[in-house]
Amino acid sequence: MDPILEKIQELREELTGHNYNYYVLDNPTISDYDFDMKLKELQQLEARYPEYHDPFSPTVRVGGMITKNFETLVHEYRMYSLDNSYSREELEDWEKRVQRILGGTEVDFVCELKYDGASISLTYENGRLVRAVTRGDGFQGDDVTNNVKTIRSVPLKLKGNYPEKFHIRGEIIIPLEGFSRMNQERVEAGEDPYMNPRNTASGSLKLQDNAEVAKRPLDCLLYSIIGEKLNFSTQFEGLEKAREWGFKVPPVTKLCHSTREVMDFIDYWDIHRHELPYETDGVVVKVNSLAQQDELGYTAKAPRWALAYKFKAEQVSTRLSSISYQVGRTGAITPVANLEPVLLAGTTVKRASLHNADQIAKLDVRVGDTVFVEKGGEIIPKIVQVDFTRRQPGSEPTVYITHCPECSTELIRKEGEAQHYCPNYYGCPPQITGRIQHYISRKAMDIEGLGGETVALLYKEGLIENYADLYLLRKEQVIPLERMADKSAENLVNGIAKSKEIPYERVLYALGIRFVGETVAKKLAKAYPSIDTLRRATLEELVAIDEIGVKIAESVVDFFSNEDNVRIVERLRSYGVQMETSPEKLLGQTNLLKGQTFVVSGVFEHISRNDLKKKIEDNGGKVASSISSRTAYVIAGDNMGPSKREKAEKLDIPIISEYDFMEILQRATTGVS
Ligand SMILES: NC(=O)c1ccc[n+]([C@@H]2O[C@H](COP(=O)([O-])OP(=O)(O)OC[C@H]3O[C@@H](n4cnc5c(N)ncnc54)[C@H](O)[C@@H]3O)[C@@H](O)[C@H]2O)c1
Ligand SMILES: [Zn+2]
Repeated sequence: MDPILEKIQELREELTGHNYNYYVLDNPTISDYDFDMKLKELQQLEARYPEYHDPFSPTVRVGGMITKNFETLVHEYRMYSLDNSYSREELEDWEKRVQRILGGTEVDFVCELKYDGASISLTYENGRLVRAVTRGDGFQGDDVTNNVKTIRSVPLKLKGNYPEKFHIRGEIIIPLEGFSRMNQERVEAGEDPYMNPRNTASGSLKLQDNAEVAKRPLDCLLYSIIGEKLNFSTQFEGLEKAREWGFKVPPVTKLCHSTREVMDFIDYWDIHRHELPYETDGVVVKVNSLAQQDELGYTAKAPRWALAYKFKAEQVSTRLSSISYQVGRTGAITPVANLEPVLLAGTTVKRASLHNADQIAKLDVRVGDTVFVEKGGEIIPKIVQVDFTRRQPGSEPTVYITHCPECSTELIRKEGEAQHYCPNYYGCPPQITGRIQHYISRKAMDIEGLGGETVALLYKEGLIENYADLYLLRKEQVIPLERMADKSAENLVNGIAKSKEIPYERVLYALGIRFVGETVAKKLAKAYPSIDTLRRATLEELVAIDEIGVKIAESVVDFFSNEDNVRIVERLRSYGVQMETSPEKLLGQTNLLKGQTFVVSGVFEHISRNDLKKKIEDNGGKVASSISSRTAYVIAGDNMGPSKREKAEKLDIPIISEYDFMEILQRATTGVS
């Protein structure tokens, strides 16, 4: 094969893989800059060798995809990407080209910030939000209307003088403050923090449970209106109108009459963007006149009337003074780079993440090295490169630790995992205290009067070694501790006693079984309403539960195959901690809908979708997201998607209203009692 074609195909394949990681998994593995450079390389090759043109190349297609978890809707107007550039010369070339195509008439530009989130298209009819669809592949996207309705800055009803029907496009983001609050809560609950606001915003939009979406601090910033019969003729006016109708349009936009002004805008925001409450990754320059935009039109992937000037992630160099190793509550080891403090993107940076042993080896980073630190998408800065020109002679390669820094046990590394682990589950101090801290945390046993520091202190004083020991604590033992008084000791002991009322599903989460987060714990408790039945469950049985994968199932089996764990669970039970779903709770539930699968679609008048789903599940039924021949009923509210309706009709599945459903339930209940 022609080596050029081989190279082209290699790049296409690689970029397609990155698109998948970025848009579908929300988990990119290379930086945006590296991605953009590879894309540019492919663009240049394709331009030089037009015989290898391919309509499916990542250069001519919007990178996103539709998922199968939502209804797919076709965009009335295509959603494009933007051409981007990191260089001012290219920006100037673009401006010249635009002026040339427009035959030398005067051109005004609008500068906007490029908000870093997930694209969304909202449709309004008669002033009401009727649809919210993701960009998807540009032609069609996911119907995420119910999720978007939970975002407070998205108006459900407009004010002022708006067109009868239009689409407005924008970006769903998570502001920095909300993001860090959310991560703080996760860390307190013993969960891994999210990597960056962009991927978290995009992932949140794709959640199935809109009650969960409502808890996320999402925001929506809008930037363009599309439709027929619009009552304005420029982009800048459009932004002003959108504000009047009630949309959140950031105030940082500027109408520029010259290239000079565009450059000034970029210069200013390249520095000051770190003062904004949300992340931006560049400036979007657009031709202001809509008539001129029409004249310029689109390429296969992007408008010719706009260009994104992207900021390069800020980099600084500093010295690596040491590497330390942290041990988490599950025993995972995380290497951390301690740096000479340096100012980066508006904050002082002292530490950077090094991820794992492979990363250290790949960078060949050594103590004493001068390193380049970057704040990319991630909130914790990372070391991107060593400045080898400044390496001190005689420096030694970093040797990864072989033993736990806290308990000296030899570390293990499981096949296929990047992280090293300390296997000393019961003897390693940070694992012991970490587990107890998780047990008492708010989303777990929520023990009032007891905090993380006190746990560490109680452990240090030899009063507790595991969470079961908490229930043996007496007031007199606690009073002598530092900063403890009679009252606080009493609160602590009472708080612990009160935790015996915490329901079984939360106890299950509190146990701290690896990979068993809140949601998984609920699922397990539902499938196995007592710890005894769960303990006897086999790997195959566990995997058969909806959304329980092999990794989780293995971890549950592992947990109960350890005798120490079983002993502690038995002790908890003997102290009165809930080890099964309480009978009162079961009473409120029935098995009336057992064996029946429901699909819930649309918006309901008297019950929220989630309450409806809960009612189904509480009565033994199952809820599925898509219609199949196994669906018993489709419960339809307002705005049920047309394709869902069509499918139900084709498969002859009864479509019922919320009232019909209640009646079925009532009839069945009275029939039984
Ligand atoms: N790291 C990776 O693995 C990876 C993979 C795929 C894509 N990416 C990144 O994503 C980029 C491609 O994504 P893309 O197609 O969404 O392009 P883009 O993010 O570069 O630009 C297009 C998007 O910008 C958004 N936008 C924000 N503010 C805007 C404004 N004021 N006006 C208009 N649009 C605005 C829109 O949602 C639009 O869809 C790549 O260039 C790369 O940087 C990275
Ligand atoms: Zn250890």
